[in-house]
Order: sequence, then structure tokens, then C-alpha cells
Amino acid sequence: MGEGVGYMEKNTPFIAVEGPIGAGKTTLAAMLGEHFALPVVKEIVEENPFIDKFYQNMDDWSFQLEMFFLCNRYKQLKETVQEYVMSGKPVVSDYHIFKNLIFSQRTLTGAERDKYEQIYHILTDDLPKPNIMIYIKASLETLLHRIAKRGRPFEQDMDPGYLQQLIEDYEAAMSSLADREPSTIIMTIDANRVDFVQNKNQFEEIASQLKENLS
Ligand SMILES: Nc1ncnc2c1ncn2[C@@H]1O[C@H](COP(=O)(O)OP(=O)(O)O)[C@@H](O)[C@H]1O
Ligand SMILES: Nc1nc2c(ncn2[C@H]2C[C@H](O)[C@@H](COP(=O)(O)O)O2)c(=O)[nH]1
Repeated sequence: MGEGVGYMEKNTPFIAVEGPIGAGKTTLAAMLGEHFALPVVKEIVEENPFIDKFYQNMDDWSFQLEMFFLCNRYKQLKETVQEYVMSGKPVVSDYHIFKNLIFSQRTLTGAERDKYEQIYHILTDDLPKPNIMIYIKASLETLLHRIAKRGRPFEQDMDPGYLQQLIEDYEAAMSSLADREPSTIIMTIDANRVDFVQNKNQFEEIASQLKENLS
């Protein structure tokens, strides 16, 4: 069970695990939650009524899909902030709300993209965001392998070009986050070299690095 974390009241650890589809976010967030006895906020995926249609026809379904993800994440972020962050309780989430912009900049264009971004900023600009980011990066081959292993039907015909583009979008977004928010701690894990599932020592190393950043 959990080893517990020390933290500062004024800067409650709000940890986000991020990375492209299939990188291992949900897996690592659950492992860290268990290890440190922290609550874990998990993103809502299967309940999204547009996800099937989106993967069949992105041009027709992107706006509905992005709006659904945004509204759900906004609600979850508000609740997370109220329940944990503002009460000085550390929490780990398997996403950062800014992933909405990473995806929408790839899937939306023109007026719809402008409208979406305005709504994103109206909803989220005044809310606290994660102050620790664990970024899992992985090659296209690794991601495709893990997506196949997870076996969600709607992801099985994913265009590798879309996934490769997301890998690059995530790299750009992380480097822009580092420039924009130097106070956010970013821990990067290369999933092609580090296997926190099979290799206990490698997980312990991530946990100990996180613990250093928490105290
Ligand atoms: N280090 C790993 N080695 C092997 N398989 C992994 C590893 N991390 C995650 N997986 C598997 O890969 C799939 C995707 O992981 P998941 O945590 O759901 O990714 P994400 O939340 O980033 O989309 C799952 O089937 C999971 O069990
Ligand atoms: N177009 C978008 N797709 C998204 C978004 N958030 C998640 N997703 C997709 C990607 C996967 O198929 C699935 C779950 O994502 P994981 O990375 O957790 O596996 O949902 C989004 O904002 N826009």
C-alpha cells in the first residue's frame, strides 16, 4: 500500500500523466496512485458517444467529439480542484486538460476551431492546472503495439499517419509548456527504454523521482 507524500499546502501536488494514445498514461497513473495512496482521476473515453463515428469519419464528427471531451474534462477539472487541489490534497490524473488543444488543433479547422478554442479558454483559463507533468513518449511502433494489445474496437483501424502526427504534436506541446510555464515540473519517460510495468526497479525510479519533486 501507499508510502504517502509530503507536500506544501500552498502548492498541492496536482500530477498529470500525459502522452499520445496508448503510451501508458492510465497504467502509470494507477500505479502511482496505488504506490503513493493518492486518488486517481481517470478520463472518460468509452462513454463518449461520438468516438466510434469519429474514427470512421473525422471530417464529420470532430467538432462533436472534441466538445464532448472538453465538457467532460471541464466538469472533472472543476470537481478535482474543489475536492482535492483547493483542500490541499494531492491527486494524480491520467490526463492534462490541455490535451484538448493538442487534439483539436489537429482535428478542427477554420471557424469551428476558433469557436472551440474560445470556449476552451472561457471554461479553463481561471482554473488551477497540474503543476507536475509526467510525459510518456513512445515510438509509433510501440504505440501501435499497445493500442492493438488494449483492443478497443474503434481504435483498431487508426491511421498510423494520425498517430505519428500526434507524437509530434505532443513533443511540440511539451516544449511549449516548458517555455510558457517554467514552474511546472516536467518528468519525461521514454517508454521505448523504460518499462515501468515489467521492470519493478524502473517503476521505483520513477516513483522516487516523483517523490523528490513532491517534497
Ligand atoms: N510498459 C508497458 N509495457 C507493456 N504494455 C504496457 C505498458 N504500459 C501500458 N501497457 C499496455 O498498453 C495498453 C495501453 O496502455 P494505457 O495505460 O491504456 O495507455 P494510455 O492511457 O496512454 O492510452 C494497455 O493494454 C496497457 O496494459
Ligand atoms: N480527437 C480526440 N481524441 C481523443 C481526445 N482524448 C482522447 N482521445 C481519444 C484517443 C483514444 O482513441 C481515446 C483514449 O485516449 P487515451 O490517450 O487515453 O488512450 O480517445 C481528444 O481530446 N480529442
